[in-house]
Amino acid sequence: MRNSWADSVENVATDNGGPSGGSGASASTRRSSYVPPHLRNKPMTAEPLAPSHGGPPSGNDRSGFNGPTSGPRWGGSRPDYGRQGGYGGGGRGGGWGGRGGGWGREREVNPFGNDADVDLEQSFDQENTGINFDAYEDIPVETSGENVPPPVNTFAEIDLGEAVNLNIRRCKYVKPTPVQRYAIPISLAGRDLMACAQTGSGKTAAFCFPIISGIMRGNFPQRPHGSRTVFPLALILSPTRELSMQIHEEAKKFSYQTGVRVVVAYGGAPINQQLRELERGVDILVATPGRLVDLLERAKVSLQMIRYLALDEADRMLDMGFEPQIRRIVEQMDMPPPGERQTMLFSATFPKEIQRLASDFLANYIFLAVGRVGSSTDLIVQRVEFVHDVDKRSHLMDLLHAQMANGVHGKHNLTLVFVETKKGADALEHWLCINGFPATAIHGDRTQQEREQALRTFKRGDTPILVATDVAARGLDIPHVSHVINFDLPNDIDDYVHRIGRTGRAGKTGLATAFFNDGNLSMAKPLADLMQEANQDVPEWLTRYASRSSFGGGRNRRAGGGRFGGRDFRRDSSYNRSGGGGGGGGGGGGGGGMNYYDGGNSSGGYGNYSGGYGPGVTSAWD
Ligand SMILES: Nc1ncnc2c1ncn2[C@@H]1O[C@H](COP(=O)(O)OP(=O)(O)OP(=O)(O)O)[C@@H](O)[C@H]1O
Repeated sequence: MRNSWADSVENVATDNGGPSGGSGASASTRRSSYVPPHLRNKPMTAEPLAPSHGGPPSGNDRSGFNGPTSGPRWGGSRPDYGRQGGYGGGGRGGGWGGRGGGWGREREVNPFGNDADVDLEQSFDQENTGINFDAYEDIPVETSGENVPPPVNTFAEIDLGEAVNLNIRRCKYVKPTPVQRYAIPISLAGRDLMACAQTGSGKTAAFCFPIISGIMRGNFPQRPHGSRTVFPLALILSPTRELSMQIHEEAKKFSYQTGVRVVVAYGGAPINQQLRELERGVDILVATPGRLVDLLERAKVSLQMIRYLALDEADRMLDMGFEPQIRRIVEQMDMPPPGERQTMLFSATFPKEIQRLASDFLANYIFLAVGRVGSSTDLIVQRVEFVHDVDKRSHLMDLLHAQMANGVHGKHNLTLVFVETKKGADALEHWLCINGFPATAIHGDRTQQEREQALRTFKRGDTPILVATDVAARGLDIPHVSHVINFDLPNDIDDYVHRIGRTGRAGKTGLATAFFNDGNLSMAKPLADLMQEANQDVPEWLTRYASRSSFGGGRNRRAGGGRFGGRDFRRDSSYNRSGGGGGGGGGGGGGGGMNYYDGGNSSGGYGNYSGGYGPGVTSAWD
């Protein structure tokens, strides 16, 4: 099997309270001297960071940028505001005055544990990094929209600032993944973005890096102070608590020692603790929609100063379940409108009807599709087996026994089993345990503590089997998940894509097994199509089911559509004929005319995209 980029990274790595009010922001603190975010947590004697590329920073720009690029639309390098010099003594809240952002005197916990020391000599532009990006050489990439900034090949080409670059090296990211190569320059250029890229391909960093870098270099008006409300500059929304926690953890690593402060707020956990964290200052707020609405209603958070909005799992955030809440947050509170903020939407799946809704939130945006959007990566071997409901448990047991016999079980080989209902999850967990399989479960009826405990013991390998509902289907990045079993298939192929995407991440390989029976008729065609797209063996019986079910319709939104949802909906002739589909901001210039979006580019990996698919094979964008 060819080497993946993640495997190569590993090789390289081995080679080398209560709403206490404004007490936290005394008047004297607020008048403290301006401290650039990247220096706020640094002692006076801190050694300067050795730039790994480019010349030394000069003048006001102490963040290690190599000079201005086409930055966000609201400003360039942040000036000193004429405040007195010195840093480290700014006190709580630092920076722009008030409680907004920064670490002040507070000691920033090292999110890398003891592993924060990186070889400062190690540079991104070193030749021979050991990374093999072969897996991405011919990945189809499509961009559409006006004036798309060109992609980069290395982190060294991206002007993220030295502190962020150091953190990238601490994360052992040697090269940007394909979505990062395209999305980061687009975002750094201040453009709105709708990005589709396969599960596990590094989307989190793709939206975090530009936000952190933008806040570091941004020239924002002073944030209001003297009230009990905090004013984050960036908002990252995600659909589940665990995913928000994960994004928070990642963002803390990426922003370590940049002075940019990231806070998380999600439901099921005590709000007072989260309020205390917010009161210490917040630049980037990561939140689930429900808890955020609560904070907004209590006037603890204002969105007035938001300059960056990112929706992770954006299609999920805009489907029927979440859309009203998201509209409320984005459109009906005090958030600046599209054009005055920068908006980034990311997911592995993006059905057209959701794209249409999403375009309301965007201005003159770029659509980016990396990989066969809506499909899984080729790194996941997919199997589908016909199993009657009554036989599912014994079949599962056979699979697990086989794994044990092959030594594919235990601390470093985790198995994630998806079921349809919460009750089903509890029952299966219980049954597995009494049959000697160390299992735990996660679903929406468990307390937040139980959910977190389940994830912890699963990640540690203490309970190497996790039974889950769709609450664990999206975004979770759990190392060593080697097998995803769809004990019950979902009703939507996009959910299937996200579920199996819990394995085969970051270039590693994985296995996904689905139990199919007559109850899953509506999934037959989309599943067969998906597997075919991913060059998987499609059993003949599934093809027969697929041809039968394609007559009967079905609930699946892709059924009968015959292609996956990875194309910019603005390029649909029906949309163009109707002059923008009522999307408002979607068209940017408002034209949305027949040829407006025809300037899309397709490119394959690092060269030109000459199709990527063999003749007769339907691409994601046909
Ligand atoms: N440039 C890089 N080099 C090496 N590893 C990377 C790089 N970028 C991200 N990763 C790692 O890849 C893994 C997957 O990243 P991430 O969770 O952001 O994927 P994703 O695209 O958001 O997936 P999903 O669609 O499931 O949400 C993470 O462990 C992350 O640390």
